[in-house]
Amino acid sequence: MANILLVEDDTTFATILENFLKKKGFEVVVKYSVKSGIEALRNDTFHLILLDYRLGDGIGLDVVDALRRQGKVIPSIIMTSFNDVRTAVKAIRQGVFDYITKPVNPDELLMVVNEALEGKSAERITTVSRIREDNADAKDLDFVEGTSTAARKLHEYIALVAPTDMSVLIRGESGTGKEYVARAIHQMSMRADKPFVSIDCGTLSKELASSELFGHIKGSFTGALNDKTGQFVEASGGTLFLDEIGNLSYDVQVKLLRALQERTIQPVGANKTINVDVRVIAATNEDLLGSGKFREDLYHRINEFEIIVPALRDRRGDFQQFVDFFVMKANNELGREVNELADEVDEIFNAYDWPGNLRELKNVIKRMVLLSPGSRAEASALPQEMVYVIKNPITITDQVPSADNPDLRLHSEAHERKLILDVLQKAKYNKSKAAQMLNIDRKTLYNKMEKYGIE
Ligand SMILES: Nc1ncnc2c1ncn2[C@@H]1O[C@H](COP(=O)(O)OP(=O)(O)OP(=O)(O)O)[C@@H](O)[C@H]1O
Repeated sequence: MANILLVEDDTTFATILENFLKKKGFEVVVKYSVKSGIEALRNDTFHLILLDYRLGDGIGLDVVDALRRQGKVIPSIIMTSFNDVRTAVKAIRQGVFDYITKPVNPDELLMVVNEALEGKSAERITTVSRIREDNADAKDLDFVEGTSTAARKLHEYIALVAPTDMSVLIRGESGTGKEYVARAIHQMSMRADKPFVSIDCGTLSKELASSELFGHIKGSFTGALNDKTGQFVEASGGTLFLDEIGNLSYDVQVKLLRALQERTIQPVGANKTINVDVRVIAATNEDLLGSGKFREDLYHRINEFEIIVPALRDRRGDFQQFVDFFVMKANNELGREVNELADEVDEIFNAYDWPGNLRELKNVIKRMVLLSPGSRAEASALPQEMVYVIKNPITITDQVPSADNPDLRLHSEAHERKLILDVLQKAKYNKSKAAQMLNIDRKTLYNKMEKYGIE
């Protein structure tokens, strides 16, 4: 029976979840803080972690970080408010399996929990994944190319750079499809019949990154019980995809630069070097040079050719194709027959700006299809707050006063919302403390948070 660690500081909600999951046959251990969650991980074995995003003493990702430092791989699911979707989508790259938005829908929760336990999602739960052309899963190959100007340019660049041996840096917001682009380049290259090895640098611990990339010799450090082949050697003749490359430590960056310049690597603890023939494709969603943590020489070495993957909001011409594709996929996976979207769903989809890009669209559609037993999907199957955001656009955006937009009431509401958000952040989301700082009572704060769509 699967053992689930639930970390949630809202005690009532935690109890509801605990009872629901127990009823579905899971064993559940509940912890109410980051600290006690980490402690539980040290003392017990879990198959899955269910984390609230904002906790009293930190955020859910702190638990994921601690897990990584312990060298453990356990799928984790983040439960997040709608306002934090962008961060949650990013979290997938930090080792999180998936996210669901609050208020949590029981069917959706069960679906995501089961997928995580079966390791079934399209997202990866391990640091490294490999595909070879001959055993590539069909799902890796079907995708939407798009016909918008941005999509055409993207595919033009892919086709241009694929047959060369240039290092490529793929940039783009989280969830835009950077890994898809990397795979497409590999598949169109001369290396297509050799391995494509994908490493998520965001999930590599600082201590183990060198050994993961370059391998190690038995006994070279505590825990090195056997010789290990690094991913550079695994990718021999093929392509190594370094996702979230900005997360590599300075030491590892030095070694990587050497590997790229000299085409040799040195496993940790070895005194000999090994020749390697690997094409490196890297991806990032941050400004590497601006971050001040990335070596400029390495930056230029990995950036022989740059591809920018457009945000979903900048390729609206492809939107309908993506919707149809994800609906079809979700129908197949969930045994549903949705073939029509209510007008309201279309309106909401069109008005929303999709900060989590394709990953968010795919998730929202999967949830919608799951909650639509018939052939038509209604807006009620969308996350409540998404509907709210679209229907109340003015109160939730931070408007700057101007002569063109002189509605004083709206301005003061927008400022009030911003102030509440700032104070909540300062108070680390402790609502009693925030209410005190704002000099209002808790109930008033709750009412205002509800009014402004703040969770
Ligand atoms: N062209 C496409 N057609 C269909 N689905 C796609 C396409 N591109 C991406 N996806 C889907 O969108 C999701 C996000 O894609 P991917 O993981 O490649 O994004 P990413 O930019 O690498 O994300 P991150 O910045 O978090 O690393 C995946 O679930 C993938 O299945």
